[in-house]
Amino acid sequence: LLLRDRLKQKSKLPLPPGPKKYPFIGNMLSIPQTLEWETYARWGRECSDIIYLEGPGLSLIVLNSVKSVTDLLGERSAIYSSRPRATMVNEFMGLSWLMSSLPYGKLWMERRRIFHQRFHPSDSAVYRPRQLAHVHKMLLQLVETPQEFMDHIKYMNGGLTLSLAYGIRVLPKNDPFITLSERVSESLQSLLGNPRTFLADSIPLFSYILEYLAGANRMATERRLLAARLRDAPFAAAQKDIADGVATPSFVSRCLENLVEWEGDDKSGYEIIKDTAGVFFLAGSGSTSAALYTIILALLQFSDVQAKAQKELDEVVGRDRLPDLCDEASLPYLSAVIKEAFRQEQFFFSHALPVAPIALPHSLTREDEYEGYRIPAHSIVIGNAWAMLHNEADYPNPELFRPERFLKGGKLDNDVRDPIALSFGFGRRACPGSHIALSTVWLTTASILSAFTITKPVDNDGKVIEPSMEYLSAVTSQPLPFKCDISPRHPGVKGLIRAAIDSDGDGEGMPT
Ligand code: HEM
Repeated sequence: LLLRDRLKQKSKLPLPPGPKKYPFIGNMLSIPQTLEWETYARWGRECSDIIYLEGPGLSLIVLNSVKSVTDLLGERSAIYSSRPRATMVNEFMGLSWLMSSLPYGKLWMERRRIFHQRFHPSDSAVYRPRQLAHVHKMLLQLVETPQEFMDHIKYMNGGLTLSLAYGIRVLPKNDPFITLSERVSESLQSLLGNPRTFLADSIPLFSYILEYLAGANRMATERRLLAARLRDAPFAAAQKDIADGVATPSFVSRCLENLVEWEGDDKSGYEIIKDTAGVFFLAGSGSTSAALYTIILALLQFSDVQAKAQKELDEVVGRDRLPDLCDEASLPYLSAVIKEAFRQEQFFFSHALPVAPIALPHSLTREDEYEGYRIPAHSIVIGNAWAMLHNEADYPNPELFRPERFLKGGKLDNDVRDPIALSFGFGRRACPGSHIALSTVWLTTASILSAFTITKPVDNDGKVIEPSMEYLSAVTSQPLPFKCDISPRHPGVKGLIRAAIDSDGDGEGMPT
């Protein structure tokens, strides 16, 4: 098969450089087991920003620079936008319906199109009231049980995505849908972002064996049932609310109203809506919480940054109200803090994992040529965001947490490369929910900073408890649970939050 592939190749150009290969096994022994983005970045510095690794039936291309990512995953996205086959995810976990796993083609396009139609960045009026309502409820929980801040943030994002996707109102505690998405997400975490997940698929025989094993494996059966429940149960609940006339507007309700406009039969329309709502719910909550945990950790570590952001908030927003999304343009320092947290997430915690250090792997549908190199068809292509956010030329002294690097004359400096543009993936597969994620992250950070002070706790002996700074290694990585004290900045905080909650209703046009 390898010989056949070699004979089929059209171009005689050399492959991109990479580490030393051995006969038959290629680079199998040198593909890093952990922190692969650091090793890829080092290889990039040592030989070329585009790196090639191979194993039996496997071609892996790593792009370490903004230029190569823009040229290939951006400009040539018509051929660089598929996903590698992932038997482990599709068969073992029953997640072949997930938009993020689908190969480039009709099924993916249908789902991606309705996602954009119903959650267009210009439609912020659809989701803004609910963002406000969920953030304000979370602030009240922070007043009451600040030590559970990680749970409150997780619950807020789960509740917001459930509400936007299905119009479902989350239960005050232990909501079964949120628990379900957490369970599926936990199993998926360690698989999806890791290129080794796709190794088994490089040899057809292995993937057939895996498929067979998945059919017979008890754990795989349980995971598949969970994934099916995640796709079906909230959708069925939304349909019931619509039938009972108690539904609040949501992605599902708006799509079902327009089902008649769908091309194809009703059944395929239902499947597309169900799949897209499911990926919205699963992909939307965990990653946004992960970003917020990191921002809180950064504010905890850098108290001077926290104080400066609070001073700016006091000057612009004052203490008589809570921040709103329309304040964003007047708060450049806060925006710079969030940008630096996204960048630093990829750097400062260098032995920790950023939200998406190498995005998700893309796959190339036909052979290509770039800068004198041949890129084999079906290569797995990784955009190494971590390497780009380490780049000294763009971010001098990248090891320092310095929001000021994004500011000039008190305003955001548009000449500095925006780390956010590198944090949500590339080309046609770039994250379609980034605008919702970013506005939620901004509003939550601004509201927490305006209402609370975050400090390191002190133990019984009066010793400051430092956060471990350890991260969970996964596709959307996040800090391991850490402790901090979150206390109201002034006596009026609780009253302000209650007033905001009363004026929000539930963000769905109903009183709470
Ligand atoms: C801070 C939060 C988030 C981060 C850092 C993030 C990051 C990413 C990245 C890196 C990708 C892979 C892009 C690529 O393949 O090049 C992705 C894909 C995706 N994200 Fe996000 N994301 C976040 C929040 C969200 C939210 C809130 C939603 C939904 C509302 C969402 C929905 C998706 C979907 C559906 C895909 C798959 C796209 C496809 O394969 O076509 N994400 N995200």
